[in-house]
Amino acid sequence: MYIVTAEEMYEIDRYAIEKGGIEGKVLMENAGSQVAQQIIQSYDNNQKVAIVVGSGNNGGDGFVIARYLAEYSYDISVFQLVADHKIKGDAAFHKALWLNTSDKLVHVTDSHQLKQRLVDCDIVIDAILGIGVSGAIREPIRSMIDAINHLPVEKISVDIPSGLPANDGLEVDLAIHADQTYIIEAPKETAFCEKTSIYYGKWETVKIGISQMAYAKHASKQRWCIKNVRATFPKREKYAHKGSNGRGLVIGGQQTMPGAIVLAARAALRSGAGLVTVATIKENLPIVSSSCIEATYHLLPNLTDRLTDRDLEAFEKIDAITFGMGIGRDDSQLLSDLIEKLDKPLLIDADGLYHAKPLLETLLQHKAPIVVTPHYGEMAMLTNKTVPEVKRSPFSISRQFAEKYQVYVVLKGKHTIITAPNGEQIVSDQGNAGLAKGGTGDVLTGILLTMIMQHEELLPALANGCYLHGTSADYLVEDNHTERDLLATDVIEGLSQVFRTLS
Ligand SMILES: NC(=O)C1=CN([C@@H]2O[C@H](COP(=O)(O)OP(=O)(O)OC[C@H]3O[C@@H](n4cnc5c(N)ncnc54)[C@H](O)[C@@H]3O)[C@@H](O)[C@H]2O)[C@H](O)CC1
Ligand SMILES: [K+]
Repeated sequence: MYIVTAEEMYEIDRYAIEKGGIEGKVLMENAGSQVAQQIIQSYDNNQKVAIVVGSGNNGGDGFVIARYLAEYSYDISVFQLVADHKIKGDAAFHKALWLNTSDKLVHVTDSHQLKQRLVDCDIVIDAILGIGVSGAIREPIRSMIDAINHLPVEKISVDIPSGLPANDGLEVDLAIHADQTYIIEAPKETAFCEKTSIYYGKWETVKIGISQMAYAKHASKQRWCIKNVRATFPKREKYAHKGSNGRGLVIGGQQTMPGAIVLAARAALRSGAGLVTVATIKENLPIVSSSCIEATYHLLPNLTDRLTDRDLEAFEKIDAITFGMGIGRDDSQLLSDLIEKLDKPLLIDADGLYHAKPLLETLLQHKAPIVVTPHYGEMAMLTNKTVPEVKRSPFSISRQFAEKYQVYVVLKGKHTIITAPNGEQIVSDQGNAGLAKGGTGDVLTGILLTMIMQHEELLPALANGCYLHGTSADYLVEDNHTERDLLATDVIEGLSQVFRTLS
């Protein structure tokens, strides 16, 4: 499923009209009829329904919905919130069709009137503003949206809750707090941002006849689901040997944080890595090696000095490296050596990201791919922004960072956003609040390490890793765990259940 900005949706729309030959009126007919079908399936027709329409094509969809719901005997009234002359084009066409069969159109000019009109309704269908909204909401629409939000009715938004922008990056002024949103064709960016997703309520998409070709041409983001995973997941070779399944290196683990590397190493092995080597200090060896007996170990005298020739030689056969779990924030030369002296895919996580901050310009010199896996706080640190700023613009900030430093970014959150150096993005929205615990990030890193080694392309590799991690947590919470008791180690054990669903 593609995710779009408003500009991309308009391009896709234009493509469908110009290249696909479907008239705008037909797209609007399809949009309204599909939304109406969803409503018919979910809401009884003994309810009193108010459809509130604005001036644009979102309002046009509202007129089509009215026509279909009336056919199914819903008690419908349409409230037009703008002057007649503002309704033009396809919306005017569908308004005329509504008026051909019904006289239920009421003009409302202020919020007081609207409140009185809507007070005995059960459902309000919000077709006031769509993706064409720009700037702060103007009066009287502003007070009308506020009035609707205060009514104890079911609120169903068409395409997007009115007032909400489609794109990330804007402070939300005022928008309908929908219970349900029927999104036309493709979810917009704000459905996946922490500060704005709440406005959508539950949501689903309706298709209106636009071809996938239009999306392939104009959309740059996808929501990752099992279909994508099955299409891109590497098959395990029948005659595979441990060397052909990837040799991963996990570097990290201060004396006070040995658990992080255990989790990463075990997750990498459970995800199917052939060999995992853990490079850490000798004080950690007894605990780490007894917790992960399948890994091999490489002792570092400390986590601060440069890599020796002996280290570099030992790492020569490695296929990919992850650095940073439990590494601490003391000055260290390790990361700059990994960037300069080892030509291997490198994943930087946790405290490793603090070490990466002063080295960002040097990342461009690394010949193999670099992946950074920050959560929102770490992303704010890397980009000199505040956490609220990152939450407001997770797509744009990730893209700018990935393009500037030519790295892959996995911005971890409820909706994890994965960005390639060319700006292409994937959203992985599997997982649950049980993952909001120490250690789950280390598990993700281990899974990603293996995925990096086993896929040809990195973007699907990272997306598949996030899918495995989130879905493992989802299955565990469905079966024998809850969000409260789920632990990072459970997520590792849950991976086998996810793998079974992939073939
Ligand atoms: N392929 C599709 O996705 C289709 C979508 N459809 C629907 O069309 C809307 C987008 O229509 P558009 O006319 O471009 O925009 P709006 O409906 O959002 O209306 C814009 C209109 O609203 C007024 N306005 C803008 N900003 C403000 C503001 N800040 N305060 C007050 N008023 C504002 C202004 O008059 C603008 O002209 C999309 O969401 C779908 O619902 C089609 O049905 C078919 C294909
Ligand atoms: K709307």
